[in-house]
Amino acid sequence: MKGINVKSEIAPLKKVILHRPGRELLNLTPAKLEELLFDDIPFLKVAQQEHDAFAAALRGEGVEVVYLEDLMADVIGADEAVRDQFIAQWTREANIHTEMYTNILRDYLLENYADPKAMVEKTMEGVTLNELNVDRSNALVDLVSSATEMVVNPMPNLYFTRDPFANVGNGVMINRMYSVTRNRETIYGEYIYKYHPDFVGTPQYYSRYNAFHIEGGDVLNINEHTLAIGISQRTEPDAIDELAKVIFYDETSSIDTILAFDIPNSRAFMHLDTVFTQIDYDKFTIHPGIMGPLTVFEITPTGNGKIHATEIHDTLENILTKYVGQPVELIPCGGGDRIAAEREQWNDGSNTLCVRPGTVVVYERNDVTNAVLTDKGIRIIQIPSAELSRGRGGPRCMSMPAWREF
Ligand SMILES: NC(=O)NCCC[C@H](N)C(=O)O
Repeated sequence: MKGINVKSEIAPLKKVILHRPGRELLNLTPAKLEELLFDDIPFLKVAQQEHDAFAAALRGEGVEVVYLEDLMADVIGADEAVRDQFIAQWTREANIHTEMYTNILRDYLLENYADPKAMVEKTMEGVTLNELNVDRSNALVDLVSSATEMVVNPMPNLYFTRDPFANVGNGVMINRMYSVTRNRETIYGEYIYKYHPDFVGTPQYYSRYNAFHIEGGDVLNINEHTLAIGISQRTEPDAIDELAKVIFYDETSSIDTILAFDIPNSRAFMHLDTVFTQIDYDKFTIHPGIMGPLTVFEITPTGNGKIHATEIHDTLENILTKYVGQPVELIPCGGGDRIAAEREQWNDGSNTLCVRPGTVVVYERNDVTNAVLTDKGIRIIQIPSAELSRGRGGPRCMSMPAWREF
């Protein structure tokens, strides 16, 4: 299956991009957790088992699972010039600015990671000073650094493939991320959509070189005409304006309305999909904590590349009912109990991945919310989540649909 087709949050999922957590998690240390956006250090072996269970659950539902690391390995394995260009960019964006270290890192990768997939995984894992075997008296900075210092930081958030790029309709947004650590992840998206035979030629509606940040966890495909986008810790309203001016007027896109949800700016609610996901034609999960302060805006095209934005003064149910085309029900995370809601939202109880209308993948640990979903007639596919959840993202965050049947 080539190309992109994502015009819904719930239509049968046919193909998805995942990343199996790898050795990048072994370079997380307590001192780096905040900078690298983790709250704890996952046990890699178990995180991988849980992730494999996630992939197996998706395959069991007829979904083709492809891995970001394999796609990227295809790209750099097919063309040495592209590989070398990637290594140079990866080095530059890892904040390596001296010619000496640029050369040392390039030689290190080329000499030790001849296999393209091993090289891709190494770029995700990060590099310590003592791996490089440099003469530390060649530079003052090396002499004063610890041998275990990371010369290149790991990218531990890569298993949240939802965020660095976002497939919309038949196109893609390559995002500019809020944080330095996650912005490096978007390099893989840039190369895959530019060079991979399954994705080359995909129209691009947002560039990682734009000035404003926007992340895929904030982008929900309500239908072929409507996107819901969070204004959040991770997504600036200016980025939504920029996207609107492109996507409304690109002939490959049918999007003509963006609903911007202004959610509270907090770590717990970092993206719209941490508090709100669609699970059936007429059902959404929602964290009750956002209901009070939620303001929704509508953005539409007015011609000549211009847009119009206006606040919608109505309840969330009424707004969704209008755009979904039928009355909707909002199912509260934690079943409405405040403590259960806060605990389970923290572990992504509202962050479900819909594989077809009424069937969702959820974290097993959120038993209060899961029981409520089952009561409402939703079929839940539970996956283990003791370690994966330490990265603060659930099944929707861990997946980027490439194809949904329409
Ligand atoms: N869509 C999502 O909410 N993704 C989860 C991202 C978690 C990651 N640790 C982050 O802070 O970016």
